[in-house]
Amino acid sequence: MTKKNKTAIIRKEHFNAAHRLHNEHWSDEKNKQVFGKCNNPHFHGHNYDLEVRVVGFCDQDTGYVMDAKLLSDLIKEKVLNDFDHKNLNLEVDDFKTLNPTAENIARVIYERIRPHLDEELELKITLYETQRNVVEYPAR
Ligand SMILES: Nc1nc2c(c(=O)[nH]1)N=C([C@H](O)[C@H](O)COP(=O)(O)OP(=O)(O)OP(=O)(O)O)CN2
Ligand SMILES: [Zn+2]
Repeated sequence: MTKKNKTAIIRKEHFNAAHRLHNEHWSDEKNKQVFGKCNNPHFHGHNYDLEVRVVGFCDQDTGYVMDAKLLSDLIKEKVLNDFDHKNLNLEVDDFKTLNPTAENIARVIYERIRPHLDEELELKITLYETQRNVVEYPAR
């Protein structure tokens, strides 16, 4: 078999979380104007769908880019255990001073996973905040 192209392995996961979009440097009025219903002081929730995409060459011995079970365990340990059924603003340190937009959540997920992958593997995070609002990090 020739080893010409890289292969992508994609692990799909899911978590529920509450959040509030808010900029503490702005007035209540401006926050309401910019973030609308997402600025609700009582928070609101989403059913987030997550895709973690790892790209690399298949190992000749295993036929794996990486073991999907190891990837699943990594996502659980580094992301889902902290995010699932949590209030992101109040319970996750990353968002104490960072607005938990879909863009920022995707970047935080990337930064939590990246250090634990082999350097030659590429990583991309796709986060579905709603069925119609999707972000990718990094965008390439
Ligand atoms: N660039 C971004 N824009 C918005 C974000 C975000 O994270 N990044 N987030 C929100 C709100 O948190 C929320 O996601 C908005 O929900 P909603 O407007 O209800 O989204 P739907 O896709 O379900 O809405 P429809 O209007 O029914 O399509 C807002 N913007
Ligand atoms: Zn929201």
